[in-house]
Amino acid sequence: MRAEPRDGPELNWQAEFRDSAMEALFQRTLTSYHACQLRVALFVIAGLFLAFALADYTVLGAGQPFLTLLAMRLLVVLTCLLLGLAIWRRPAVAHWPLPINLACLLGISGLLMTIPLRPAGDGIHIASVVAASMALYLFIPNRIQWMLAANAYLLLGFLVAVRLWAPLQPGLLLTSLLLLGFVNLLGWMTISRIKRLKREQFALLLEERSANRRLKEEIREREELEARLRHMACTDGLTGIANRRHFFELAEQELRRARRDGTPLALCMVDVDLFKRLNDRHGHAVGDLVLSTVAGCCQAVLRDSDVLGRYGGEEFVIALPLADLGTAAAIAERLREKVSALRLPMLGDTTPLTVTVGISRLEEGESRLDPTLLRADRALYEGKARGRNCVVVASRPAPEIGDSEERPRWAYGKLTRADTNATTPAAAALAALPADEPAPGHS
Ligand SMILES: Nc1nc2c(ncn2[C@@H]2O[C@H](COP(=O)(O)OP(=O)(O)OP(=O)(O)O)[C@@H](O)[C@H]2O)c(=O)[nH]1
Repeated sequence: MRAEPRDGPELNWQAEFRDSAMEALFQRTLTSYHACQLRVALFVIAGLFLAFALADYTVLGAGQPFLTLLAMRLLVVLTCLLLGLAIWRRPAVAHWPLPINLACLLGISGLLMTIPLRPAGDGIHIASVVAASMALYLFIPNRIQWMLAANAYLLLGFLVAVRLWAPLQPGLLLTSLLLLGFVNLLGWMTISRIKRLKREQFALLLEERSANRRLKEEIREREELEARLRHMACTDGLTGIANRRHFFELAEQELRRARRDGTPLALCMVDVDLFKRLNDRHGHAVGDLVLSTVAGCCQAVLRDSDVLGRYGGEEFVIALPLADLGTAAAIAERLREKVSALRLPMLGDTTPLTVTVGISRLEEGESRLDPTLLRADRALYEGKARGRNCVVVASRPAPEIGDSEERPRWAYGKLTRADTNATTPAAAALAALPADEPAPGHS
């Protein structure tokens, strides 16, 4: 049968945690509080004990009994002060049973000694014993068993002392006993209740802290998961660059910026040449590796502000903010050269790796990327048709006039490739630019 879950922490009869590790933790967290409480208690007790010397003097005069009583009081006061100072210097002493109980023993003994030295049958002693008893329970932070032991010593000592030196009438003795019994019960119950409440509070605090920790951990995990999902939703799993959807999100932003600021924006379509053959010869895994390598080459020739994405299959797309066609052609040419210069061991010497690039720019009045992209795509396929491994720049779209179906809508720049007549492919690409296009401005 399963035990019913209990409310609150498990405590023993001393109102302490049954779990000793938990009790030790509780004690540790309260060390400075207990040290402060005990210090105050010791200084107050010392002060009171000394103050009663005045009463002794008025009752006894300056005779021998007074001096004995004063010496005893000074001993108790000195012990209290020394212990208070020790706790001041080292708060952990507040939890050592020996010095505290020694001070209690001395204090109680001192109090009991006032009975033979200042005998009075009027019940004045019972009042001081009651006050001492309450102080032992409520004023001095101690474990309950030590409180009970100290009070037992006080009670027995009181009974012996009054029996020997200050006999009480039977009625008064019984009243005193009942009173002391009640005070002990009250003190014990009160301190147990206080200790229990403190521990319940502490257990709740710990529970709250661990719930908070769990919550924070959960939030952190969720944030990580969200970031991972966001990253996965935007990234092409194979190459690690932006996927098609994310590319368009970023490129649209660049388009809006270009239209707002009146700055140029160029697009490049990059396609790996004869990739199907490469796949067929070397396998899909090698094909994947080649795609990642080409993506890396693209990243290497681009600036941070350029936008690169995988358009699909073996095709990549690049948006070049602030780049005119000349600049875009120079960047594309660098990419083409970089890829064709690669020597990938897994491809061997028989499979050359090259790319063809089609370039276009955002024309005045265009508010969407599609037409620019379409021109770049057509330039790319023009490059494929002319033998691949080249950069082709699309010229401006011809103005629409009447029978546009019959007129060539697109006039491509001259084919630029390593084996053309131009000195360098870049020079050839530049030569192919429309007359109004400025020369490349950045690299
Ligand atoms: N390894 C690999 N291959 C892919 C991936 N995506 C598409 N492909 C292959 O890429 C090849 C593209 O072939 P094609 O469109 O005929 O183009 P190509 O062979 O590069 O010829 P050209 O573009 O004319 O030079 C196809 O065989 C696809 O299966 C991919 O993620 N990994």
